[in-house]
Amino acid sequence: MTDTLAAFLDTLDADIRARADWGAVASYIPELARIDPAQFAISVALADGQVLNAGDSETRFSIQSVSKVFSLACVLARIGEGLWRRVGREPSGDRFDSILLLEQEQGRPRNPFINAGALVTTDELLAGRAPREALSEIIGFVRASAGDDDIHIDRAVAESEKATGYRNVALANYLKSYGNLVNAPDLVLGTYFHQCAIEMTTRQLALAGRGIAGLPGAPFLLNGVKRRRIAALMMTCGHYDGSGDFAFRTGLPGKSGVGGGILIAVPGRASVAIWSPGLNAWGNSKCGTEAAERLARFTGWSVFG
Ligand SMILES: NC(=O)CC[C@H](N)C(=O)O
Repeated sequence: MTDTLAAFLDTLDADIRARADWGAVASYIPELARIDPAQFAISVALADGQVLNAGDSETRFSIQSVSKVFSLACVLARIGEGLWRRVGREPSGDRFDSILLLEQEQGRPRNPFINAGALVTTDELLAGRAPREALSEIIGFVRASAGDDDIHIDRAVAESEKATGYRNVALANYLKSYGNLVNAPDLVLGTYFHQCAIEMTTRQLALAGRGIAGLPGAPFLLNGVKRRRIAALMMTCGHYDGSGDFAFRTGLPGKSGVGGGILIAVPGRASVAIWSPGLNAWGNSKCGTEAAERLARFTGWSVFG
């Protein structure tokens, strides 16, 4: 299986590069707008400990909203279920940065993976501490999960988003007006922009996802209930208003980021990281989604049997 999977990943990489229909990089964060869209990488961490890689799997990219999986895991692991009083568990059917439902639903975001919900999650993680402490908790969690200390925050990306992230500023202030932010909006936003600016290779990200996929030997294993809940939210909300399409095409829980990354948990079998910075209309990686669909079809991996 491993040999044929390794050969498949090489073919996949070659096919994606040959078609060269990459999609457009995110332009609202100036530092991301400069990235060459013509890049692709895939890494698969298997239950037996092997990691298979193809493409640009040693290139670091901005994980952006994939970080929401790790901030949620930190909150659930350390603080617990109180978060659900402040954030829901339903798909929103709206864009990742939408403000629409927040007014209708009195400032309680639909789920922790849209921006509004992630800001509340980060607020919960801050819990009156300095942003530096919350950030070192998230990055410490990511490093421990990956078994790799060479994972860092790209400060230029964080500053770039801070300079232009007007919609997130609006969301944070709106949440605060409903009493659903404890800390000052500025502190929450600063922490959130820095967590989104964590940069990793697909190899590091696949390794970091092992705990959520429940792989044996993962350095940091969440308990079964939390793991399954995080994966359920990835499946239903991890690709925003494109979540149904991703679930339909892959049958797997995945979380995307506007940097073009996707983390996929194949429970008990594999943790997969894919990166291609060009995006589709929903703001999810265009070639990354295609690669995920082809991988699911090739392996037969699906949570639906
Ligand atoms: N979809 C994303 O990856 C969005 C993350 C980005 N930092 C934002 O808040 O807009």
